Amino acid sequence: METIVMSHPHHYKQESLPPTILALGYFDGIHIGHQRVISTAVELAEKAGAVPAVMSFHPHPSVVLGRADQNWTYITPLEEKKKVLESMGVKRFYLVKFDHDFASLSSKEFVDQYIIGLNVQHVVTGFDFSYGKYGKGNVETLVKESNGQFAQTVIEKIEKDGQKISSTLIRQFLKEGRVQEIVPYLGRRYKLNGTVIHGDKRGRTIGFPTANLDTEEYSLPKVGVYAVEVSIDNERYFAMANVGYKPTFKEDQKKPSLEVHIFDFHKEIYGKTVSVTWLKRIRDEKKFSGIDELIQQLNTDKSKTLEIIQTMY
Ligand SMILES: Cc1cc2nc3c(=O)[nH]c(=O)nc-3n(C[C@H](O)[C@H](O)[C@H](O)COP(=O)(O)O)c2cc1C
Ligand SMILES: Nc1ncnc2c1ncn2[C@@H]1O[C@H](COP(=O)(O)OP(=O)(O)O)[C@@H](O)[C@H]1O
Repeated sequence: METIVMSHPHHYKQESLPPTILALGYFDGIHIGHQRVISTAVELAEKAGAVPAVMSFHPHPSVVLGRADQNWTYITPLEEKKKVLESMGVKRFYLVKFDHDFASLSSKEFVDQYIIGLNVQHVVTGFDFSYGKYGKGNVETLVKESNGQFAQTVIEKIEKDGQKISSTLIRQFLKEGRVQEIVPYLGRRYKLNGTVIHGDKRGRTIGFPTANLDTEEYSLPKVGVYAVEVSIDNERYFAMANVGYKPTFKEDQKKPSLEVHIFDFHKEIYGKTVSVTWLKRIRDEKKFSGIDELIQQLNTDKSKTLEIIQTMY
């Protein structure tokens, strides 16, 4: 998949580009609804012998326009989004730099400057796609603003158990720690990457070394303990994770951190990337009266995690 960064203003020469079918949207999470939009574009492109492409925007408008709180995080940060798109068969990824200048373009200016020049034959969006200044452009204005230059397919709302599948809903599930229930909405298990950083070096002294992960822009599930699968250098292992503040030892930690104790694993992995796949929540994080109580609980957590894994695999 080729990534083409578009910063404003941007004009492409039409004749130099192959016919393209474009899925258009922010797509944070690439949940089942987004997947329907993107795979429709991929299928249409296959039939037409055209190039399947996605146009998305980064950073997320909530971040740039200051509507989000300061701790706003992604479900799929840019690199994760690229990986998922690539796995879906997308061949060109138009990445629009979202800034105040871009946000102030009218919907017509956006279409003229960003889409018309790309030799797009067909645009696919979700039913609630909005674009242009104040988000005034929508699927109806897009028909008009296409000026007959491209066809349009709008994917209808997808619901499950009476709820619209949306990034907001996925975030809500994460906030509630419902990592198992997320799967039919997200269309896969929730996954994130982190870099192994140094902690307090206490883990190894209690028989439970824990790799502390810097997860940057990813959203963390609710504070608590989880059964997870991790992947390091393309090898998979089972593990148990703690999201939280380690209240037994710390009083001043401002943000929750993530650490994983990996089963049957004995390597030093500082600086490596660990991919964490979330299987099931086990319990809340607790403040223990001492290390012995914590160790006892960690042994219980380990048995519980192994039980969960047995039922899943
Ligand atoms: C599965 C798991 C569950 C944990 N649960 C708790 C907990 O309930 N309360 C707590 O204070 N710390 C908890 N911890 C964090 C430990 O306190 C921490 O791993 C230990 O102090 C080592 O920290 P270090 O990696 O910075 O050396 C948990 C860690 C793991 C891996
Ligand atoms: N089974 C394991 N699970 C997690 N980390 C392990 C394991 N075995 C060895 N390690 C290594 O030990 C480190 C964790 O040990 P720990 O004493 O908790 O140190 P820190 O406080 O720096 O995380 C990890 O970052 C990793 O490099």
